[in-house]
Amino acid sequence: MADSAQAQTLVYLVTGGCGFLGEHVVRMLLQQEPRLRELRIFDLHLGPWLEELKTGPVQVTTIQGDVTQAQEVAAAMTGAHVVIHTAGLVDVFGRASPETIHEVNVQGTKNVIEACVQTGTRFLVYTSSMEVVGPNVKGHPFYRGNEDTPYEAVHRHPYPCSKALAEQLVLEANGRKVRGGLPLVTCALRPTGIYGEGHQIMRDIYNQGLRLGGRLFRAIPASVEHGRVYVGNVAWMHVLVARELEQRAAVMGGQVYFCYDKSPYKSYEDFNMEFLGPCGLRLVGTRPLLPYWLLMLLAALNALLQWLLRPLLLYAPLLNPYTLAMANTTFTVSTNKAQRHFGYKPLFSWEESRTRTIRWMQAMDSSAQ
Ligand SMILES: NC(=O)C1=CN([C@@H]2O[C@H](COP(=O)(O)OP(=O)(O)OC[C@H]3O[C@@H](n4cnc5c(N)ncnc54)[C@H](O)[C@@H]3O)[C@@H](O)[C@H]2O)C=CC1
Ligand SMILES: C[C@H](CCCC(C)(C)O)[C@H]1CC[C@H]2[C@@H]3[C@H](O)CC4=CC(=O)CC[C@]4(C)[C@H]3CC[C@]12C
Repeated sequence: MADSAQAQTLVYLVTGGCGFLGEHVVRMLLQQEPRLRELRIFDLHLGPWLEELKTGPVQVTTIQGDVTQAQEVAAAMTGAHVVIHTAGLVDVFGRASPETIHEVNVQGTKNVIEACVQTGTRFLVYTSSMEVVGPNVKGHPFYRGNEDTPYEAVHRHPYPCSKALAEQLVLEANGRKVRGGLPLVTCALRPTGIYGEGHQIMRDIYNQGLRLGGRLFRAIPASVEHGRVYVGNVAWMHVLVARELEQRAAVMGGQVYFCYDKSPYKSYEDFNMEFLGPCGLRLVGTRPLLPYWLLMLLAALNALLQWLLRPLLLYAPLLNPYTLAMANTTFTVSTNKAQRHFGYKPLFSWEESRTRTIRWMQAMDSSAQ
């Protein structure tokens, strides 16, 4: 707990505060950061749930804005002590153009950095992604690796390329002088695949299972491990980093940290079944039902259809060559860097993370009926 002299003095800004992760960061800050005086939530689309936050002891300010607009970002940041930059365009399905992804993820991040310098905001926490590392275009496995594990990080897809560039900008900005002459302290967090309450892809897969009569068909070998982390723990890590950056600037400034917890190592599909199973879905097959070459063909066909149909409609199925490669390449993390550098321990056990996610899915299901 903060001492009373420091109580309720800080102004935080969360970009993308209405997104899947952003909402958890916002709620976690309100619960776990006693020094908070004002919380600014900056997002392209503001959610109605924000209203309920405005009755608490912390001043909650909602700002509808666009990170690609430098002046909007600077205006929102004036007087903020800390910025947690989670806003981003998360698209691996071809919904947005590569230019738009770059504009939001890279230019948006540049705008946040420049706004820090201009306004004197000294602490910047950036939500990066495991995708900055891999899986790479060659499909090399990354098995229980840490932040120092050598890996050939080569990307072609616009999303990982944009996240890698943005992360680099954030790390290079560490130490720059901000208004008032003090140095900027930056840090990047790299979540693996996030799951939990509000996860849209989990919803999509659940609905797909319902359409298939309560079944999903195994496409990926169970031996391919895919790293996952609970959204509450990712949010907690952001809150802790933001809190510790000032005291531990020399250790944490310019560093990257994978986001991890005790979620088990499993394939993407087996992991999802931890939640979809209790909601009544079944994963058919102990081995993939279709050979990999056929899946690749279907994925390529989807990509072709997307391109052909683009003038008429947006066709963006879950399966495309990139998502297939992602799901079919082992990428798991085993590290304790966050614990060593700033004392991180997951706030939610695996059992709790699982229960919370199942409860959310079941509630979603019953409200749909
Ligand atoms: N979902 C996942 O598994 C992972 C996500 N991440 C990163 O975490 C961050 C949050 O991702 P999610 O919560 O999953 O995505 P999301 O799409 O739910 O949230 C992103 C938020 O950013 C906002 N946003 C988008 N463009 C904006 C703009 N131009 N100006 C202002 N706000 C804008 C959106 O309105 C949305 O509320 C992203 O930076 C993403 O790259 C990293 C690793 C894994
Ligand atoms: C949608 C994919 C699963 C498709 C299964 C198939 C091929 C059988 O239809 C998802 C598999 C891996 C996911 C990605 C991964 O968890 C890492 C990510 C990190 C991010 O920063 C953003 C999200 C994502 C790219 C995530 C997206 C869905 C998958 C590709």
